[in-house]
Amino acid sequence: MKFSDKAAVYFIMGSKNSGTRNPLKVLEAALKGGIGHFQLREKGEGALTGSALLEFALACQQLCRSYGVPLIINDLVELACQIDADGVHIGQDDAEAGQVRQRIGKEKLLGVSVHSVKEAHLAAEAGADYVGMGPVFGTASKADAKKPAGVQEIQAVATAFPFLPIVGIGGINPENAAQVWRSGVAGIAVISSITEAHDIAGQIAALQAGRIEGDRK
Ligand SMILES: Cc1ncsc1CCOP(=O)(O)O
Ligand SMILES: C=C1C=NC(C)=NC1=N
Ligand SMILES: [Mg+2]
Repeated sequence: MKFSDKAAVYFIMGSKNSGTRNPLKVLEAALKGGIGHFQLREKGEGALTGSALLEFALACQQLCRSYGVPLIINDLVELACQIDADGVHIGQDDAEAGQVRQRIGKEKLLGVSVHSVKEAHLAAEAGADYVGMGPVFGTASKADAKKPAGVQEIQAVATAFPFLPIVGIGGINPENAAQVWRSGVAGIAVISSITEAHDIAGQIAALQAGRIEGDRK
């Protein structure tokens, strides 16, 4: 499966990110609103584990499948394999990308978080289908986020590896999304922009608005 930038808003959520709303209802609204990928990122305070996490992951998978949207699991490679998710996303401090590619096989999506051209090169060599780069702006959704890096490194990676899809992440909202689109990304990843939106479909449309049609493939 290749990373498709057809519907380029990449939604990320864990069971505790949806405030007072039912996370599955938020996910369904985002799927209806046209997200291109969903990543289940179950981390931090109160994160589900064991059978509760398995059940939640299967419920997310059922929703994603009914909308034909790939389900990507953050960090938890064994859970991804157990439920036959469409892919995994790993950071620099998780299992090594080459090992993960071996474990999941060549058909699954492999995303790797990178912060430099060097790390992007290593990820591409290891068989990553896309790289996540950020935080672009300040974020409250990742406790150990690095300081906001802007789009400079994204532009450097986009120039160095024109065929490696990049997903920008970190504090992205409708007001600043155009700047990220212009930097050469194939997609933008968001948590709070969608989980905190009253009108989720409208928010997704607003996030896509700044996208330059026919931008780099
Ligand atoms: C997972 C992750 N990685 C870098 S920033 C971030 C959190 C993004 O959340 P938000 O879109 O709410 O800033
Ligand atoms: C840290 C991350 C960076 N990028 C993406 C797409 N997902 C993540 N969890
Ligand atoms: Mg990780």
